[in-house]
Amino acid sequence: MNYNSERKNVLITGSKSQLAQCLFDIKDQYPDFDFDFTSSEELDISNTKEIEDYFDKVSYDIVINCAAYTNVELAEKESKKAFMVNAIGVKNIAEACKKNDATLIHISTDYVFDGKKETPYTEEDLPNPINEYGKSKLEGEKEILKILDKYFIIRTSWLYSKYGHNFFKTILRKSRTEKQLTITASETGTPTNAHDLAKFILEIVSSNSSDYGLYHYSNLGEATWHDFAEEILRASGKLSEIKLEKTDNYPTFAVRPKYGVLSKEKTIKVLKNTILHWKDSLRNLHSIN
Ligand SMILES: NC(=O)C1=CN([C@@H]2O[C@H](COP(=O)(O)OP(=O)(O)OC[C@H]3O[C@@H](n4cnc5c(N)ncnc54)[C@H](OP(=O)(O)O)[C@@H]3O)[C@@H](O)[C@H]2O)C=CC1
Ligand SMILES: Cc1cn([C@H]2C[C@H](O)[C@@H](COP(=O)(O)OP(=O)(O)O[C@H]3O[C@@H](C)C(=O)[C@@H](O)[C@H]3O)O2)c(=O)[nH]c1=O
Repeated sequence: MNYNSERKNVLITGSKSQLAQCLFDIKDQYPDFDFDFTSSEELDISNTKEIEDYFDKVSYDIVINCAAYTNVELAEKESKKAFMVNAIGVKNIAEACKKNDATLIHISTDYVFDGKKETPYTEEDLPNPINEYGKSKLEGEKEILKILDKYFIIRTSWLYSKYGHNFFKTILRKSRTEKQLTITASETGTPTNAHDLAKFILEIVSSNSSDYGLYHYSNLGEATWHDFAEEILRASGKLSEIKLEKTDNYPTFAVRPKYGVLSKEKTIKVLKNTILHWKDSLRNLHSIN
C-alpha cells in the first residue's frame, strides 16, 4: 500500500466483521484517511508478535478494533478462546497503540451489565457481566483503561446489518422456511444498525476529537427481541405470513441480561451527533437493500 505521510493511516482489524464491512462501505466518504482493513488471517490480534510486526511496517494514527469473539452461546464452553481475543487481543492492540502513539477506537457491549437496572445504563454504572462473553469484553475494556489515554471505548448493543451473523439475518432466514417463530420477550435492549455505528465511528475519526473516554452508542428507543423480530417481519412484508409467538424461556446456554438499554446522553452531548430511532433505522436498511 502506498501511504502518504500527510494523510492519516487507519488500521481496521477484523475486516470480515459486520461492523468492518459497514466501515468499508462508507470509507470513500472520508478521503483524507488511508484505511487498511485486515482479516483474522492477515492479522490475528491474539498474536502479540504479529501485532508488533504489523505496526513496525506502517505508522498508524488510528486503530479501529472490530475483531472480537462474538459467539455468546459458544463462549460458555470455550471461554479461554473468548478471553484470548476479547482480553489478550485487546491488550496487544492497546500496547501497540501506546508504543506508536495511536488512538484506539474499541467496541464493547451492553452485555458487560447484569441487566438488573430498569432505566438506561450510563457510562458511570458499574459493569457486572453474567456470561463469559460479557466477562471477556469487560476484561478488554480494563486492559485499555490500564494502558492507554488516547482511546474511545464505544459500548453498543444488538448490532445488525446485511453482513455476517446477527439476529436480523436469523429472523429473515427462518422466515423463509418456518411458518411459526417463537421469540423471547424477557430481554429488553436496543437494536443498533451497524451502518449507523460505522458512520458514528468515522465521524469521531474525521472530527479529530480528543474527548477520549467511554461512550454508549445504540439506536434510540427500546425493544424486546420479540418486538425486534416483529418489526423485521413487518419491514420485510412477511408479518402476515408468520405466526409470531412470545416466550419467556427460550432455551439458551448463556444467560443474557434482562435489560441492556444504553443511555446515549453523554454521547449526544459530548460528541454532538444525532441518532435515529431503531425502527426508523431498520426501515432504512430495508430501503437500501
Ligand atoms: N454483534 C453484536 O450484536 C454486538 C457486537 N458488539 C461488538 O462490536 C464489535 C463488532 O461486532 P460484529 O461486527 O458483530 O463482529 P462479527 O461477529 O461480525 O465479527 C467478528 C470478527 O472478528 C474476527 N476475529 C475473531 N478473532 C480474531 C482474532 N484473533 N484476530 C483478528 N480477528 C479476529 C472474526 O474473524 P473470522 O471470521 O475470520 O473468525 C470476525 O470477522 C465486536 O467488538 C463486538 O464484541 C457489541 C455489541 C453488540
Ligand atoms: C434465534 C432466536 C433467538 N431467541 C433469543 C435467544 C436470545 O435470548 C435472544 C437473542 O438471540 P441471539 O443469540 O441472536 O443474540 P445474542 O448473540 O445474544 O446477541 C448479542 O450478541 C453480542 C455479540 C452482543 O454484544 C449483544 O449486544 C447482543 O447483540 O433471542 C429466541 O427467543 N428465538 C429465536 O428464534
